[in-house]
Amino acid sequence: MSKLPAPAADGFCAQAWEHTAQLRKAIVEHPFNTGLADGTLDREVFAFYIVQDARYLVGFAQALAAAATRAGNAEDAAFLSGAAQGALVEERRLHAGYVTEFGLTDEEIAGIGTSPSCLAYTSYLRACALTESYPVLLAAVLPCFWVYQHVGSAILESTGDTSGHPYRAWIETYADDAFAEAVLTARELTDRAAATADAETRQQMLEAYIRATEYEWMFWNSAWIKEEWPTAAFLG
Ligand SMILES: Cc1ncc(C[n+]2csc(CCO)c2C)c(N)n1
Repeated sequence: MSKLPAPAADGFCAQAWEHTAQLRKAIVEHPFNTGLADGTLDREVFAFYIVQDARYLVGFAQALAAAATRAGNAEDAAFLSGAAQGALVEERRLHAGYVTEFGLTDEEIAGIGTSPSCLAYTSYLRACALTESYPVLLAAVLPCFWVYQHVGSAILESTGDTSGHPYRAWIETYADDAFAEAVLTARELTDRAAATADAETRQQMLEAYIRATEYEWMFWNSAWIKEEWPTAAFLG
């Protein structure tokens, strides 16, 4: 299943998807992702992205685990805590992969600072987990699932056969059928939460979904420019 079925026409997801159409196009067309698709992306840029992504996954998993504690039934809690665990397993896999793929030692990895955009995104998700309602928290974590599936399947469509592709593992992870199933469940949970939410909460959900999608763009862009803290020079 590379392309997902459309969400329920009158639900929150359909509204959020429509609101972010231009931003999503900008994400797919970002030079990081076109380079990932055609294989020309600089290895160092990709390594920067992977290190930051491992940091991101920890914050994302914490937000999902917090959502799991607030789910209204065991099935939703199982999905959210399973996704939290999946993100942490992925973090461990990426971490182990650095050593072999990029030749980075544990000390070197620990010495790489978390980029401003990565910290902003993860801090935002953690803040939503602590201070926002359950429906708003779901809306904030949804772009992580949905936008990645969209980008992964768009890239797979443009590459076709991935054998021999330098970024094959990444493409196959996010264009995978099991991952598409998880996206459908995340969407369904969010639509269900929105259906019983009041108008103000629904508006906050839309804002959270848009903000997190903006952070998705910023995350890719920050890897592309190898974003540094503008204050780095003042700290030796
Ligand atoms: C910045 C950033 N955003 C989204 C993902 C995608 N992602 C990470 S874990 C997970 C599912 C939970 O198990 C998904 C969809 C990523 N890797 N990095």
